[in-house]
Amino acid sequence: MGSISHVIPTTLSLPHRPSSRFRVSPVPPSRVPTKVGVFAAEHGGTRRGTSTAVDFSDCDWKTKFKEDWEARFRLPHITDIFPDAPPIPSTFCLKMRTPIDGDFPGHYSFDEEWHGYINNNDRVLLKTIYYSSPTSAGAECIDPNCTWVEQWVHRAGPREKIYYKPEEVKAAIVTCGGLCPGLNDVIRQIVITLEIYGVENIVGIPFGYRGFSDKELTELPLSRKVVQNIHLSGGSLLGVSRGGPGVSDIVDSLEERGINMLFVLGGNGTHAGANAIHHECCKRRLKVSVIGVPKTIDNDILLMDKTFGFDTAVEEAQRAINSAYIEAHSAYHGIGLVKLMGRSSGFIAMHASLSSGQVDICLIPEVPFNFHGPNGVLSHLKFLLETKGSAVVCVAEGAGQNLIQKTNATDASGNVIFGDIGVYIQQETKKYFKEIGVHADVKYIDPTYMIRAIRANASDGILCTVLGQNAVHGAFAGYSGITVGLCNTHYAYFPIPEVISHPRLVDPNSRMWHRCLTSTGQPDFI
Ligand SMILES: Nc1ncnc2c1ncn2[C@@H]1O[C@H](COP(=O)(O)OP(=O)(O)O)[C@@H](O)[C@H]1O
Ligand SMILES: O=P(O)(O)OC[C@H]1O[C@](O)(COP(=O)(O)O)[C@@H](O)[C@@H]1O
Ligand SMILES: [Mg+2]
Repeated sequence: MGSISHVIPTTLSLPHRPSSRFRVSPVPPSRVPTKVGVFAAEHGGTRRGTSTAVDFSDCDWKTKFKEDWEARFRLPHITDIFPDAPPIPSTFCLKMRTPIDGDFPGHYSFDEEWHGYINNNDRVLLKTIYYSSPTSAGAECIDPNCTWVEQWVHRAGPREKIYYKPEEVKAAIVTCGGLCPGLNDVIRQIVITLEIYGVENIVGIPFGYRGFSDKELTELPLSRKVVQNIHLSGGSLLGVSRGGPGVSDIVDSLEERGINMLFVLGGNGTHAGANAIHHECCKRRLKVSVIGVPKTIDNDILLMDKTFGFDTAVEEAQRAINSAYIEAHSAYHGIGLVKLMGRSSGFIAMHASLSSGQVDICLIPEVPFNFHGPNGVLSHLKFLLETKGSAVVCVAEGAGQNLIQKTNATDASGNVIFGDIGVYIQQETKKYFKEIGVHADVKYIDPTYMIRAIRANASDGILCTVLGQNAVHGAFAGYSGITVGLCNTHYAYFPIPEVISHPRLVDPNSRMWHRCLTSTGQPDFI
């Protein structure tokens, strides 16, 4: 028999989603490129305030793109403001780290032979897949031909030369926004690493940025002894808050307290604040390093493999899903419903659904859906009860907000307060099945705050440890206005604006979302 010469179409059919022909990873609709030939040449879409559009009719566009990229990802350094700031040999050396004669001044522990430093020119490759076609699944293309262009970011780690004398450092740590598993692990590592450099003056600012202005709140002295066991519990030793003073007041406070290294643990909002603090320090010609460590359980920071606490959240979310499954499975026509965090990004819901393997319907903010009507979620639930006898729904808090009445309320940081999609689904489901005269036993589980408050699991513990250490290395290296993240399993420094220009979203055309759909077997509800 001759070989079959045509390709048999795959029978795996995934819900159709409109896709633009040349896509970069998900961008808010207002920033999707519109002009043919001028393409949003950026990982994650075009950026505000900078010119990144590239004219692909220019035969030199690739060189120009690379130059623009290098400029964009250049790390701000204190020598930008103080060109004559003298570097000194690093005091970070694991071979000989005990201070000679007890005191550091004049007695730094150098080891010229140690080769554990990062060269400033070391880079990490941001994108590792070569997409041969813009139609390849999940393709993130720069130009219409999906040309291969290397996108490098700076490698994190200890440098041979440092820009601060440890005895002149007053370091402060602040944790802002909502809780996230691993905050204590990061605080702990920052303190431990600072001490290894020889820093003795380390403080914690209580309750986020608020701690800079509230006179009733006093800074907490930190040392290895204080932080030794804090990672054994969740939350933040320092406390967290939303809202707080303006940037100018925060920098006044930094000046008053004599802080010259500030480690800021927080999400998008916190990092916007950290970047503004960095700029204000530059404006006032203060030699201060402001270093961010991305903290968000939602995993919505751009360019990073994942943020700390996310793995732990997914693991814990699975437990809630399993309970929902047991409840649903044990009841006659049971429906288990779990709401998970995810303001604008459905990463926790998607990953928890995937890992549990018990979810029939996963709803995330990035993917619109009908709830009522012939193609809606309710019809599918009816189908599931008829065919399987039970069903499990996992919904991200930001999903289906168009179905709920807007409150227009915001929290102290200006984040929109959402209506409860879980309660909506619970009530509407009960109503629907009552109306059609079919028995349904709906059990709603909201584990959101339970998930956020637990301690980090082993994998997040390691991530936090490395991030904390690299934050300190970045500060001593003289960088400011940067943050640290995991990038293709390597650790990298990023200028803050590059990672917070918009929240990172689940790409509905990505392999991961398609894998989730394959696993749940849900239709597209459109
Ligand atoms: N655009 C911004 N500029 C300066 N500070 C901000 C900005 N957005 C938020 N903040 C501050 O950052 C802190 C945390 O922000 P929030 O959005 O609550 O959490 P997260 O950092 O986790 O996103 C708050 O104290 C808030 O006042
Ligand atoms: O009740 P809070 O503290 O406002 O927190 C709720 C929010 O916290 C989050 O878990 C994470 O938000 P942040 O990254 O801003 O801390 C969101 O998913 C959720 O909407
Ligand atoms: Mg936020």
